[in-house]
Amino acid sequence: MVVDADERSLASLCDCHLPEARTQSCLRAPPAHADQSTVTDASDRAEREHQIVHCRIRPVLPFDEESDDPGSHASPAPGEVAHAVDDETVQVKCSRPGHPPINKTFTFERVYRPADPQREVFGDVRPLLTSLLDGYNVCIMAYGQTGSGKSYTMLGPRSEVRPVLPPDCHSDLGLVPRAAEELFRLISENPSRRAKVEVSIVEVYNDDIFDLLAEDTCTATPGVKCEVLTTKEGRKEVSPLTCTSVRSAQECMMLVGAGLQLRAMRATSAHAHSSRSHLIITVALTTTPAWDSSGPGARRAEGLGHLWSPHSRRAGLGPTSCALTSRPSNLTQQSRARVRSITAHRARPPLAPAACGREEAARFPQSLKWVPGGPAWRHRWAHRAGPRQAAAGGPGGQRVCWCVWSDRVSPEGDVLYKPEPGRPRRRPGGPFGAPRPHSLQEQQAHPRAAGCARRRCKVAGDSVRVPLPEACG
Ligand SMILES: Nc1ncnc2c1ncn2[C@@H]1O[C@H](COP(=O)(O)OP(=O)(O)OP(=O)(O)O)[C@@H](O)[C@H]1O
Repeated sequence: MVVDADERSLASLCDCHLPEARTQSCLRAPPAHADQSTVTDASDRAEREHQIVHCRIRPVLPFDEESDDPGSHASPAPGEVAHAVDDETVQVKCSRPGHPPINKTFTFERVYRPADPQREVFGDVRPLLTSLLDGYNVCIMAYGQTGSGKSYTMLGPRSEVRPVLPPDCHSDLGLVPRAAEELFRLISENPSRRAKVEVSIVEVYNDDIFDLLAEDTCTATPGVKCEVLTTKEGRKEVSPLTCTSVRSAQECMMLVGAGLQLRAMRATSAHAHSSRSHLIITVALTTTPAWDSSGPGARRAEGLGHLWSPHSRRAGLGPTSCALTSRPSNLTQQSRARVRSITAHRARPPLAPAACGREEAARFPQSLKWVPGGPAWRHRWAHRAGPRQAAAGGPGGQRVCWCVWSDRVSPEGDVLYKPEPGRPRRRPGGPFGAPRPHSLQEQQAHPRAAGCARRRCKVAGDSVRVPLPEACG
């Protein structure tokens, strides 16, 4: 596969941006005699193998009936548009006026039916936290059209009083609060590991990036617009983010809740509380062996949670893809998390996915790749650079994406990602296993990472309509 111009320029921007740019460029550059397309193909394939795409079908909700989304008129029975055939396959009924109805089938690593509870979804995320603790970088991203359930999946149902549900509504908690809880539970299992957890929260709104944990020193108001500088080479550079240290899941979620209060929200035709921005929550974990509090034994890994709507937030602007990266490094060299690179990319003005079909589908796999310097990329770097660098931060590359999908799909039904033909649908060891096959030696070093297996579940029935969850008190 040939990298398109935009991606190539993004990749080169990222390379040049980092202090270790020269090394990385060398590692990324194919040998002079190599066939360019072969090298790109191989690295592309390697990256894709670390991207695991799940699909969650949102239940039909009362506001769907009231929606005036033109896409919805194309389908007489919205609740039956998307149908989970089995745990890996979705069938979409496409009916366009004047065309005979057809069914299209899409495959994923895992498909969640509308009735699947939050804990079911989290069951597939849990192993990533073990990997995070073992020094791997992980990234979880929710992608989908407005109202398709990204925020619900990541955070839980929205509460008027508090954007993140209180602990008594545990059954509805989203991935972020559950992950925070699990992370601290794992940390508490081995206190000798001395773990430090830092959180940063960024909102990307139109073309602006806001550090939601920073406080304006003049007005003492939270949420500060980050300065984005364009270097001579045309790279975007962002001022370092605020990283707040947290000691418990509650502290972590209080920060997230405070950050969410600042997010831009507006009613759309799809639903009343549409978040009008992309949100990136980064949890940086630094573990230090008890015998070496400042030396090279310190390891750092990052877990990123993205909420990403593919549509533009402002007419005329394309989507912004954004990567927050922080090179795995020991604490003596890097005492706080720093945003090493935020690369923003403007694509052509997009259409809302409900209307764009094939075009969006074609872009979706690419959009995952628009995260140069992201975990998968770093994994390649660490892997090729040898065990020393890998040991410094552990290979990353585990990335899960929820392509959340409501009943409102395009008549073409082409919103979804479909793995390339020939791509293995399951990697040995499960999709959440180590990013590459582990040798026996490595397995002994990272027994839990190697042992992660995908949790499978069977849900009876294919019902697409489910009642709303009970309101939380
Ligand atoms: N699996 C689900 N079960 C029950 N309700 C859901 C589910 N997914 C989403 N919802 C509800 O659907 C509505 C829209 O979901 P949500 O706000 O998560 O969409 P979104 O994709 O984040 O939208 P936007 O991009 O506009 O912010 C919310 O009221 C949410 O509670």
